[in-house]
Amino acid sequence: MRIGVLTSGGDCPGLNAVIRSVVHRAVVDHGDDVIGFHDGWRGLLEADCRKLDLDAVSGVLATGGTLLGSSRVRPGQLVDGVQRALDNVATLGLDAVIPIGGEGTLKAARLLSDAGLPLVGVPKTIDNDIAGTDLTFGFDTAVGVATDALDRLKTTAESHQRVLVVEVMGRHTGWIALHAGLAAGAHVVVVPERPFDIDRLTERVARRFAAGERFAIVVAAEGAKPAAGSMPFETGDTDAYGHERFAGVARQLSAELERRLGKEARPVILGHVQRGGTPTAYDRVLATRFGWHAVEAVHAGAYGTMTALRGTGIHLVPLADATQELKTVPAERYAEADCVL
Ligand SMILES: Nc1ncnc2c1ncn2[C@@H]1O[C@H](COP(=O)(O)OP(=O)(O)OP(=O)(O)O)[C@@H](O)[C@H]1O
Ligand SMILES: O=P(O)(O)OC[C@H]1O[C@](O)(CO)[C@@H](O)[C@@H]1O
Ligand SMILES: [Mg+2]
Repeated sequence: MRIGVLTSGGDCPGLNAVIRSVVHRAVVDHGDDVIGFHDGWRGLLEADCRKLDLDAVSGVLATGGTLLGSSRVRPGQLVDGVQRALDNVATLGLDAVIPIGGEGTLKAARLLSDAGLPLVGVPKTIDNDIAGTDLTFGFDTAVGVATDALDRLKTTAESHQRVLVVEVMGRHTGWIALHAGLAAGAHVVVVPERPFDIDRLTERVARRFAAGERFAIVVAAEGAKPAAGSMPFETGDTDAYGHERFAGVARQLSAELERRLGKEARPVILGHVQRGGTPTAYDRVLATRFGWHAVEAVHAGAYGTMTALRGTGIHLVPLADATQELKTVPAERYAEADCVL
């Protein structure tokens, strides 16, 4: 067979491990050709690609980023380009495509699949917000980076008796904030799923100082917002790709806490450091397993699906199910964390 592969949306640690696994399973075990498209959907729309052999994926297992490049393409451009994508796949003689991406990429994959493109998706994102899979690769690495940062921030916060408000990624969901907050023993975690009550949050931090503690760490997912009307809060506009531009929850929350508590507060934005660098062993293993199963799904003709972790097994789920809604942090997961925060 001839199989195309691409990485689309924000990068995350483990993308190269998937590409490597696809090439090994397809080329070595099945005798297939693998064609890598450059910069995600852009490469497919412009037939910008190269053949991937074993040399191309040698030494990439532990590397961050994506050897194929990634990009965002305006959804309208992709919708208009469906026929071009189908034509390019036919001209290149491809039997199937394996797009590796987040929920946007998988929505685009569903669109192309419905239009007749044979494909099997692989879910990626540090945000861990894709429905249908227990976990996405990249999440474990991002949580590790954020936890390490929080551990470090505790010591400087304590030295200066400060409140540090640490903003982690998580545009729609608070998985990174919750897990890193739990792992590092943060004192408050705010997530997009639950608008926060600024009075309760302030009281909680004030109680800590009143009890003789010398610092506080608040973890905020970038998409977290206060309950409507409870404090002044700027929101951003929308970018060319339809994503909200954030106005900075850490900046605004730390200013409000400083004003209310009379304690020094500082915002810390971890940003893209959470997406860079070498994947953890867990993410390398999950990514490698996803790649293997994606190739098997292509050979089985199981198109219009996505690889997914369920328990410890890898399964295929219909793209239609995986793209219906995001996997948000359920109230009970937040409740479990609440007593130790
Ligand atoms: N609703 C949609 N319809 C068609 N194409 C879409 C849609 N949503 C996203 N896409 C395409 O998929 C690309 C990747 O989507 P997006 O930018 O949301 O990243 P992602 O795959 O969700 O990864 P992440 O959000 O984790 O960075 C977009 O740039 C766009 O080309
Ligand atoms: O790299 P960009 O385009 O700024 O995107 C950032 C977004 O991508 C993600 O890292 C992954 O979805 C989000 O957590 C974040 O909001
Ligand atoms: Mg997205």
